[in-house]
Amino acid sequence: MESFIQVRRDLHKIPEVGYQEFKTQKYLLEYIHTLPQESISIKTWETGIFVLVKGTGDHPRTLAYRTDIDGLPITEQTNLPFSSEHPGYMHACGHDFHMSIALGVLTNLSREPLSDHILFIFQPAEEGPGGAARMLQSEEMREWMPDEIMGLHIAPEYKAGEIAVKEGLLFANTSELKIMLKGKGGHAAYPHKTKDMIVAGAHLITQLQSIVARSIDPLNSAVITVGKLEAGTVGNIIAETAELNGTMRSLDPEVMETLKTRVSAICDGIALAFDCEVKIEFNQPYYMVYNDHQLTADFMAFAEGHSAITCIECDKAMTGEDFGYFLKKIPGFMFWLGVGSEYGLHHAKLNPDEKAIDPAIGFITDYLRSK
Ligand SMILES: CC(=O)N[C@@H](CCC[C@H](N)C(=O)O)C(=O)O
Repeated sequence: MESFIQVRRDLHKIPEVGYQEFKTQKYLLEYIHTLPQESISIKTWETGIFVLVKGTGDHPRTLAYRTDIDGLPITEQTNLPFSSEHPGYMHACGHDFHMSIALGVLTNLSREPLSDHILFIFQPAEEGPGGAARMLQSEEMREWMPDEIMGLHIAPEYKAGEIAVKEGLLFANTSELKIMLKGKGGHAAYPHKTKDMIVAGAHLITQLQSIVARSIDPLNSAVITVGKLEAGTVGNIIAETAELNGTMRSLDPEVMETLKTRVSAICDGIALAFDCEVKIEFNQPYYMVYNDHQLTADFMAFAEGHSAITCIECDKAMTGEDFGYFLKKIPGFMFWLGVGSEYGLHHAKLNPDEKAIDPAIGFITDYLRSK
């Protein structure tokens, strides 16, 4: 079997963020056009692509395989010879792996179609602002609506050759969080004539951390992370504005409502305490990833009998994935693919083990053939 490691390296060099994946789409299309065309139909959607491999059976079902295609705004620090050629951007969430595996499976099935149709979905903007929900509404998707769907995500904590999955809830509900503070700037030596948004922002961040600790049942789970804070210009000017960007996670959709209520209440308190304006935006909610029980159990039974893979039953995670929107509408599942990296997802030194790529292609092809 041919190797898709070079494809992964090519894609790794050209990370692009959501809906800017122009070079990525071009690379994918050029590759897809090298495959036997008799059995495939291709449709582009924004920077994404749908590819249908037509089934040979009399009554084909449509099974879908989804990969995300976007990168992250992170400056790569791996020093790999095929490092990102886009300064400030990196495939730090493994979507280069996801795409090369999808291309590998597509290659196999375009050469030897199955009795069922197989729809490959190359989805933009998983990291934000979200491509799955919009793709689901598209005409192309409505025409080729699958009966089942599957997808994977790389997992640095498992070794190459391992997969991990569970029935039911796998990933959390998420919502992005943006808070804008406006006070009054001025000279560092005259704080009493200003409303300092660095001090207000610092209090706000500390108080936000109390929500999970004190407003959520410890037997439930939630996360509030502020990943970006922007305020101020130089050391002797008091900051007039501050902006916080973060993400909130919960396993239970009701807990997400509690998080939003508490964030709003704390922001009202900060506005009062620091005599400033506070505006909140809850953006881009992602629906939880909930794996179909029967399809996941069947998949695990198949994986347990496969020589290339060790299958582990994992716990749920607070990761978000807009694949959850596909699963809300179409029965299916997502699984973790082990890639053994010392550094985790969203880290500038993430270096997934490429030994995972080719066996995963063989394994997924065999799984689809077994259906
Ligand atoms: C697998 C993964 O890392 N997904 C991202 C999804 C981002 C969701 C959204 N844009 C947010 O930040 O809330 C994750 O951060 O879990």
